[in-house]
Amino acid sequence: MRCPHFETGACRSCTLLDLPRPRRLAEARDRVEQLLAPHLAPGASPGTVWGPPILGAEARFRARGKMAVGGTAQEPVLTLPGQSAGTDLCDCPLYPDGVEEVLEGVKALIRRAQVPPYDVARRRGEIKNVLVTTAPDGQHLLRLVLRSEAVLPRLREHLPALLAAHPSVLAVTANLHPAHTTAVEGAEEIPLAGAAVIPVRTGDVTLFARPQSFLQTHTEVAGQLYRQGAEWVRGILAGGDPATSPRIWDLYCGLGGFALHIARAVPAAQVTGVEVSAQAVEGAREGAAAAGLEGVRFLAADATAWAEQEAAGPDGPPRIAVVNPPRRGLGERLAGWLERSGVEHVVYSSCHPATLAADLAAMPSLRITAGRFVDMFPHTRHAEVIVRLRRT
Ligand SMILES: C[S@@+](CC[C@H](N)C(=O)[O-])C[C@H]1O[C@@H](n2cnc3c(N)ncnc32)[C@H](O)[C@@H]1O
Repeated sequence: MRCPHFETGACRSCTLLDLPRPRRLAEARDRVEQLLAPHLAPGASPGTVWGPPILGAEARFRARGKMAVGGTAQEPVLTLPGQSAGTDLCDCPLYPDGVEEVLEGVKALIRRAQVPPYDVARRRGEIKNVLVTTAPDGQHLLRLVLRSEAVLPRLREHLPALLAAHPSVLAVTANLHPAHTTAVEGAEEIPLAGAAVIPVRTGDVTLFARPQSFLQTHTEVAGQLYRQGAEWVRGILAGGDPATSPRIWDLYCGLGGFALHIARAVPAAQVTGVEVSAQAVEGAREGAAAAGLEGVRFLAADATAWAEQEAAGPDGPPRIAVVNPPRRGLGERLAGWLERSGVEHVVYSSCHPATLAADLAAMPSLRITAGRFVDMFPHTRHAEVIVRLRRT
C-alpha cells in the first residue's frame, strides 16, 4: 500500500508500512509462535499446531474511522488522533471507498454550522472527534464527538444538507464528551438522524453495530476469524450424541460474531454470549433475530462474575468456552477459574499475544492444539491470534 502521508512523514500511524508484506507477516508470526511455544500441548509441534495465517486486504479495510478535529470552524482539518495536527488525513488509504467523501461532508457541515474545533491546549471549542463506521456495502454510521450540547441546534439545522448529499449515511449521533481526557468518546449518545445502528455483514452473519459497541477493525478478516472459531467448535463436537445440546459460552461476545457463527454451525448447541456493554448485547440479539437463530442468547454482565456464578449453578460449566477479551486479557481471576473449572475445550481469540501468554501461564492445564495468526491490524506491530486449547 502506498500512502503519501507516510512518505512525507505527516502520519506514522502505520508504523511498519515500509516493510514488504511477506517479511512483516513472517516476523509477526515468528514473534507470536515463539511467545506461545511454552504453551503447546504435549506432543504437539509448531508445524502441526500453526495453520496458515488469516489474511485480508491491506488497504481500504478499516471498519471504523477515528478522526480528531483541528483547524478552525472555517477551515476544519481532520487528522488521526496523535498524528501531525496540521495535516488533513481524510484520504487515509486504510479507509474504504466512500469514507473520504463522507468526511468532506462533515467538514462542510462544520463550516456551515460554524462549529469551533476543540483546542486541547486552551480547552476551548466544541467538536473533538468524528467517528465513522463503514459496512462492506458502503453504508455509514456517523458520530460527532462534542464537548457540550451548545452547538446541537446549529448541527441539527444543517444536517439535512449532509444527509441529502451523502445518502450512504444511515444515521448520525452526537456523543457528549465534556471531560478533558485522551479518551476518544464520552458516555452520552444523542441521536440526531436515523436509527443509530448499522448492519455490517461479517462472515456468514450480519452484525448490528451500535455507537458504543466494539466492532473488529477489519471486517473481511473478522469474518474468517469467526468462521475459524465456529469450525473448531464443530470439529470438537463432531461425533457427539446428536440428542444432547452442548452448552457453549462466548465470553466478551461484543455483537456476537463468534456466538452467531457457532449457533449457525452447530444448530443443536445452546450458545450463551456474555458482554458488559448493553448496547452491544442489544445489537447481538438483533443479529440472532435477523439470522433466525433460536439456540443463542445474549446477556449483559461482567464475564468473570457471570462465569463463576453460572458454573456454580445446576448446569455447571459449559462444554466449550470461547473467550475474546480486550487487550488486558482474561486476568488472574477468570484464567484461574477456567483452570479449575473442568472446561475441556477453550477457543481463545486475543488482540494482545502478551496477555494471552500470561493467561496461558495461569491455566497450565489448558494447552494449545491449534492456532492461527490473524492479520487484523496490517502495517502495525499489533497482532491478533486465535488458538484452540484442550485440557491435558
Ligand atoms: C476484543 S472485544 C471482542 C468482542 C467480540 N468478541 C467481537 O469479536 O467483536 C472485547 C469485548 O469485551 C467487552 N468487555 C470488556 N470488559 C468486559 C467484562 N468485564 N465483561 C464482559 N465483557 C467485557 C467489551 O465491551 C468488548 O465488546
